[in-house]
Amino acid sequence: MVKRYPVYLDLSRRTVLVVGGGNVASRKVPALLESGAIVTVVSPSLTPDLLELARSGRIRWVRRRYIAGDERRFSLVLALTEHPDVNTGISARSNGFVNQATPSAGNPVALPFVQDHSPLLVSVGSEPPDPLLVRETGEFLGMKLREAGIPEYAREHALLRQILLDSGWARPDIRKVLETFSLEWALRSAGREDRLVQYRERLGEIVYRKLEDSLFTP
Ligand SMILES: C[C@@]1(CC(=O)O)c2cc3[nH]c(cc4nc(cc5[nH]c(cc(n2)[C@H]1CCC(=O)O)[C@@](C)(CC(=O)O)[C@@H]5CCC(=O)O)C(CC(=O)O)=C4CCC(=O)O)c(CCC(=O)O)c3CC(=O)O
Ligand SMILES: NC(=O)C1=CN([C@@H]2O[C@H](COP(=O)(O)OP(=O)(O)OC[C@H]3O[C@@H](n4cnc5c(N)ncnc54)[C@H](O)[C@@H]3O)[C@@H](O)[C@H]2O)C=CC1
Repeated sequence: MVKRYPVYLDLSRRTVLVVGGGNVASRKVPALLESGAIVTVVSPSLTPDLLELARSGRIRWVRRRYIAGDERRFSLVLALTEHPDVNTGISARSNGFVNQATPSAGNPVALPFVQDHSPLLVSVGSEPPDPLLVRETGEFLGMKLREAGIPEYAREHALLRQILLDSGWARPDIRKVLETFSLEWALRSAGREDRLVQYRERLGEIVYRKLEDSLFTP
């Protein structure tokens, strides 16, 4: 079995074609819009949610069935009709990547389960694809991350990193600080504050001094 290649796409200002305007499209289109995509839906009908998006101009609706060639010039195509032959036909004709909603061994793009714990994105996929398994596993992981306070840790981590980048620090120094920060966090959450002092001395003394200098010197 060929292993899949996981990827995060920046879809801002990219054109995305969605063929079929049913329940699956209703679930996937909002995430595409949040990613900044310019979405066109080709479908004879739309769900009420999609109709609302079309009326308010957030998606373009082409009110007809798919015609061979529609997929040309789009960065990404989602083939979400209830007809497996229509969906696989779109994949076969496209030069790019097509996500198919209907069961198919050769689905070129499988969308993962996603939970937003900004700045962390928890995503889970499986090979072969198994939507219920990835959903269960993703929800379990999300719960464990919240229990362990990882999203808060991640926000502090990201903030510290940004401050150091903005202060013009070199990457190797930033790495040292962040490693020390993560170690501190691990020790604190393991209730080992006693070890913190030692570790700060061993790993962070110089880096901390430099950090204080750059943050507190006018
Ligand atoms: C291959 C893949 C292709 C793709 O769509 O990208 C695919 C395919 C199929 N899904 C089916 C069913 C359902 N899928 C969901 C939900 C999700 N499905 C997602 C991914 C994927 N689904 C890709 C695999 C990823 C992987 O496993 O690695 C998630 C993770 C992401 C997303 O789609 O946004 C999203 C999580 C929801 C969340 O975020 O909560 C629900 C609803 C639910 O779980 O509540 C149902 C039950 C609906 C019902 O029962 O009606 C069927 C059977 C259809 C049939 O039998 O006709 C097929 C076809 C098949 O299995 O071949
Ligand atoms: N990937 C996933 O997460 C899931 C996949 N599925 C699969 O996806 C398929 C679609 O599911 P739903 O969205 O619930 O179905 P649905 O019946 O709600 O929507 C299908 C849409 O496709 C449109 N359509 C049909 N033929 C078309 C054509 N030739 N050109 C353009 N548009 C066309 C219909 O007008 C309708 O808007 C299901 O048949 C099922 O096999 C189902 C549940 C979840």
